[in-house]
Amino acid sequence: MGLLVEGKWQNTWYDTATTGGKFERKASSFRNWVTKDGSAGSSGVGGFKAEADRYHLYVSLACPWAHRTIIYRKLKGLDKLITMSVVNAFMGDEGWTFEPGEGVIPDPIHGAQFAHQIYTKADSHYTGRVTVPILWDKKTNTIVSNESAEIIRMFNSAFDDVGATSVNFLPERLHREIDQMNDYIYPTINNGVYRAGFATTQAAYDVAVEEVFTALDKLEALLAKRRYLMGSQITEADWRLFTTLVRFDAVYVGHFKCNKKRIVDYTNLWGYLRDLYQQPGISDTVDIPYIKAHYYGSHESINPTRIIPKGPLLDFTTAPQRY
Ligand SMILES: N[C@@H](CCC(=O)N[C@@H](CS)C(=O)NCC(=O)O)C(=O)O
Repeated sequence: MGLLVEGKWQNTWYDTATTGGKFERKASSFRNWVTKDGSAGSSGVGGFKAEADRYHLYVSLACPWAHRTIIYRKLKGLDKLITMSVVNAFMGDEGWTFEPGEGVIPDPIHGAQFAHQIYTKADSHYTGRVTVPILWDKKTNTIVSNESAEIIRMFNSAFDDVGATSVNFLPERLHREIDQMNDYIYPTINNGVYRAGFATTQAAYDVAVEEVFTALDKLEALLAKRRYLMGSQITEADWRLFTTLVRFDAVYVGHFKCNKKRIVDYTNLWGYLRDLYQQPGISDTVDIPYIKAHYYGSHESINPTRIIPKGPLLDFTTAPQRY
């Protein structure tokens, strides 16, 4: 694990020394938008028109942020329009790699060995972390975006005139409410589990873990009244929550010490998780052995033996009993 400084790879773990043991996630750096007509989006520059076979997505099957983009690619029928590569589950001294292994799909564009080479292809002086997902433009040879929250919004609508499925996970009438829900779930749950797991002081961990479970308790109550977060329709907020919930019992309970409860202990959240998992196409996007191999195998400071636990035995395929 490391980062690029002026285009050169440096091997360092997250710096929590300057933040009192707290893990702070840095903002993404490539923030352009693919749009229907190529005009600029709400950040970055224009020139990225939605076209078939122009864009390539780099993901890890372990990463909850990348998983959002894999789900959207699948549900929006973009697998016909946007090609995809998958990095190796193990993230070591060179960061994400394309070393042959379970689930790996090599890089057909650059034949890259390491994901950091994709960043330096886009910007030879890039400074920052090398994260997935990465949306690459084959036409102008650069990174469009490495921010999953924005990539899924592009995928939701930009390709609708060039063959995407018309399903809409961000209906205008719910836009504000979805933003508010995301703003609540991101720090407390999506990133909350990382804040607990990567904390290097008891105090930082204590705060983070309490926030995770306060938020889960709150959503458990909400889901007693609603099938999905916004009501009867699946929206963006659900897919963003899903990618954390589906990893929770297998990884975050043990590896990140979020162990006050498991998702299976929450009646509504557990049913809701299975309901989403059983939506057509979704199970294909979830690879629990790869996910476990990544977290337990890569985070040496948390799990120095790199031993991958056998359990838990999870079955996402039983009837959700939600409706
Ligand atoms: N804000 C980014 C975060 C992506 C992210 O942090 N990805 C992690 C994997 S889960 C990563 O690639 N980390 C490598 C690193 O930080 O060096 C997004 O949502 O797209």
